[in-house]
Amino acid sequence: MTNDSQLLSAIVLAGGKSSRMGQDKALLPVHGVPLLQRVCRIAAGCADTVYIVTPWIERYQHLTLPHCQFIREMPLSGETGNEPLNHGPLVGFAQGLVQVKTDWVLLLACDLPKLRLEVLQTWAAELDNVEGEAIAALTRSHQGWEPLCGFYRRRCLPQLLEFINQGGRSFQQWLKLHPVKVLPLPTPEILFNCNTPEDWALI
Ligand SMILES: Nc1nc2c(ncn2[C@@H]2O[C@H](COP(=O)(O)OP(=O)(O)OP(=O)(O)O)[C@@H](O)[C@H]2O)c(=O)[nH]1
Ligand SMILES: [Mg+2]
Repeated sequence: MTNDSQLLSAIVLAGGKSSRMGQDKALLPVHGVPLLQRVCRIAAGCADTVYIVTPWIERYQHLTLPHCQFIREMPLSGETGNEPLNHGPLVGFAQGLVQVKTDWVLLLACDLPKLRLEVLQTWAAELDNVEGEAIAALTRSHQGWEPLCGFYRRRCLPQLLEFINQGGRSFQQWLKLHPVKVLPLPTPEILFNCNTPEDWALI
């Protein structure tokens, strides 16, 4: 029998406004492949199940997404159901984490055109050695944690929901409250985010 706790799952967030890009980043072709499809393919290389959290599943259903399942993101109470939802990536992550069955989950933004499977695999191989108190294993820069390309323990869900229920929406503020393991970042370019038309032109 398979023990799910020994496997890894992934959550890919695809519910952002793409306001700086001016069009949906998830669908931008990079070397001919839509960005979301590219990130999901890499995620599926190290995770058994990839959950795509988005309020607009219909936009992405035509993509080739093996081992992926959609989770339809819902408005929080008090929010209108109008697209796009304004609650941000922390709430999207929480709605995905509710479905996760493995001890660790890899969280990824959909706008990481330079992501590399080998780096994720090297990190994933270290998860067994992360001290029990840590809720996450992430890289950090001078600006703080890199929350959207790293690993979280499923059991951080209650603390996360409590933070959100109290009005918290910031990954940085939430992560300050808990121990987090620092991951090495030998190749910082893998975290390059494609946020603007100028970023896209650079690829
Ligand atoms: N599911 C979900 N994902 C989100 C949400 N907000 C942002 N994201 C995702 O989080 C990642 C990083 O988002 P940003 O780079 O800040 O992008 P964005 O909000 O789409 O774009 P801007 O409007 O230009 O800030 C991307 O994968 C977004 O799709 C949200 O409310 N729900
Ligand atoms: Mg971004």
